[in-house]
Amino acid sequence: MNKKVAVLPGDGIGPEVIEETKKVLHAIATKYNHTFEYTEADVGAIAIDRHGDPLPDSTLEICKSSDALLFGAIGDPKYDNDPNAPVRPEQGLLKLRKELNLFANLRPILAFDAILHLSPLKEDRIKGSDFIIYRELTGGIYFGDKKEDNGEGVASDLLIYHKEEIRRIARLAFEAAKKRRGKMTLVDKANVLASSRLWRKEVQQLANEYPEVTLDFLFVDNAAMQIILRPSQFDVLLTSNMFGDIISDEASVISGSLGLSPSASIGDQYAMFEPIHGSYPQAKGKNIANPMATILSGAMMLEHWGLMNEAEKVKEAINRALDENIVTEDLNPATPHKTSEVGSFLSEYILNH
Ligand SMILES: NC(=O)c1ccc[n+]([C@@H]2O[C@H](COP(=O)([O-])OP(=O)(O)OC[C@H]3O[C@@H](n4cnc5c(N)ncnc54)[C@H](O)[C@@H]3O)[C@@H](O)[C@H]2O)c1
Ligand SMILES: CC(C)[C@H](C(=O)O)[C@@H](O)C(=O)O
Ligand SMILES: [Mg+2]
Repeated sequence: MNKKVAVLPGDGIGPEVIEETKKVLHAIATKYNHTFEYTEADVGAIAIDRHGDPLPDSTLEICKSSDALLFGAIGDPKYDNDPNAPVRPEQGLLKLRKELNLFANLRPILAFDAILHLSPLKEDRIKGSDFIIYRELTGGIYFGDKKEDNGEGVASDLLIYHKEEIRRIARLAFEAAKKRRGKMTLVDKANVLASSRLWRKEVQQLANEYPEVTLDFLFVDNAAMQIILRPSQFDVLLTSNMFGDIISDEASVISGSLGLSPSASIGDQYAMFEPIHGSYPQAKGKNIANPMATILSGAMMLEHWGLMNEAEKVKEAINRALDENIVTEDLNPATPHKTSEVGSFLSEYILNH
């Protein structure tokens, strides 16, 4: 198979985790006789520095002419600490999602057997946890009209959803639940928010078309607790943009590290694969960040192309690395391996098994 990939390393640890992902994909390409062609482009703080724009047109063009996008991370403390910055790295990522209409963000959460004991949560609580969050990605409070503070101490963000935005991702989530364990939980705040009540109405209506899926509802505050208390109860969680952002970082604790949580951002035409973590600026250039979230995002890209054996091989390699403790310091502070060592171990494993 011949595929063109737009690679957007971004900021902070982005370039390092992308490098290891390319190493692993190269091993897959060699072993299974594929050609993956990469075109790199700037996004985020580095794109502001180089082009004065967090998502230059040239980057968007490269993305639109590729078969998929592989994204590292964006963000830099110089913007995080300056609320008055006129342009921000995050705008690059948000514009990319919007321009490519990547409305569904799939965030799988898995408790890996080999490292159950490393989680701050009790082993018997997290064992067997395997769920996926369907996070709406191009609507809601992220994209509603904003009013910045004009010096009078007032600012606002509009939270707005249209029923079509709810229905298109809900369908994908119902389809996923059908193929999985047949359970879907809508996470919302329908006891307070009108937009959440629209979510309930639309999702309840759609549920009639999926009799094999059991639908239930959780308020987001309760969901935040249940995810930690009894994560194995969940199969598919469907939620809006901001709730999905928050509960997915929380849920990554079940896997053992934010550095282990991948995602796929899907639209009608394009697909982007991105870890759920950020640019972890404290680790930039130190070769200590966990590359597995990005590598597993790469595996989701392979699945997206129907390369199931190849994706399975990447996951097998990850499981072997976890078994053998070939992991970075987030998972093994006492005797950590470097980012590049983890990538090399995985690619060697793939080539030899
Ligand atoms: N998709 C993205 O590009 C994305 C996502 C989240 C945050 N951000 C941006 O990243 C910057 C930093 O934000 P933050 O500190 O809140 O979130 P972050 O995800 O960068 O890091 C939070 C913490 O998670 C851990 N962590 C994250 N990635 C890791 C990895 N690969 N390996 C090991 N540990 C890892 C570290 O302990 C880190 O301190 C901000 O500018 C923010 O806007 C970008
Ligand atoms: C950087 C930020 C805009 C982004 C989001 O909130 O979607 C990030 O936190 C994520 O989870 O991908
Ligand atoms: Mg986030």
